[in-house]
Amino acid sequence: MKKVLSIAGSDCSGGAGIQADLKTFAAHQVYGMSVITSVVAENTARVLTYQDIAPEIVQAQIEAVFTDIQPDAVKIGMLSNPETMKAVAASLKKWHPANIVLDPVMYAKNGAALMEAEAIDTLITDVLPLADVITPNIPEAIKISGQEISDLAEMKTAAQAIFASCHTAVLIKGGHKIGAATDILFDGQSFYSYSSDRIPTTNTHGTGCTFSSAIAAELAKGQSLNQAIQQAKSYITTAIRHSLDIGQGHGPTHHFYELYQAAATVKKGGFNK
Ligand SMILES: Nc1ncnc2c1ncn2[C@@H]1O[C@H](COP(=O)(O)OP(=O)(O)OP(=O)(O)O)[C@@H](O)[C@H]1O
Ligand SMILES: Cc1ncc(CO)c(N)n1
Repeated sequence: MKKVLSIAGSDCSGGAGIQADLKTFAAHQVYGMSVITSVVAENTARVLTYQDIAPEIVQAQIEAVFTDIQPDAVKIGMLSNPETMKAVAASLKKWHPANIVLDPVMYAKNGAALMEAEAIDTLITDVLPLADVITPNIPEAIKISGQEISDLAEMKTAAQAIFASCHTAVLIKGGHKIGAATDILFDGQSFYSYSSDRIPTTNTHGTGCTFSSAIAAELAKGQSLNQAIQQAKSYITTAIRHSLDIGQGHGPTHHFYELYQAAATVKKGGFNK
């Protein structure tokens, strides 16, 4: 069985963070592991507060995993401060795992900050270059690139600018745009786009976590980056279509092995180079 590690924050309401990641791994039938970076008191509507795990405990968790089990892929989510970022970066350099998917989490769906604003420089210089692909949403891509993004052409320009600074493939997610849900990948040479109709729902808590974990699970299974994103796009679209009306804010995505099977057989009509 393929093994996938998530290094991320905990969402006690179960829709995002480590909880979404482990549910996604289970649906993909890969063995999931978790290193917790921060404990977030949040729900579908708001973030109350969070406490970061001490960097040495983050590193010790990574050490515990890697001295025993070699992951086939690693998903990285919430890293709220420069010290946590440096600790994770040092561990990645020590163990150099394959297939690192990094979701540069900065805000929850309701706009609450999950990363300190001053940490952006450390994120760009110390962490992003270590990933195989990064998956910013539009507000995160604006912060990383320093460019405005209001349409597909600007998503492409921003992806090029981010690639130029970290030499990592960049997948900018269009979930925050109006119109079709179109994501753009720039791998340093070519652009690829992954598109689905926008599903009319506000139940989109944890969509980014689910998507990046699905990409990591597919990479662990040996798919190319492009294939992994195609499969993961089908999975997240299906998981949003079946999202749950739970809680008073943005309800969570749904995870089921049956969804994975349904997504895996969806015709790959939305993909074009
Ligand atoms: N309403 C929607 N209908 C269809 N696809 C969507 C919708 N909202 C988001 N997506 C897709 O879900 C994936 C995740 O993108 P999104 O921009 O929502 O991530 P995110 O903002 O990082 O999520 P979060 O921070 O809540 O975890 C992308 O493939 C995006 O296109
Ligand atoms: C712990 C955590 N990670 C990521 C997100 C982004 O959705 C969230 N809301 N909570």
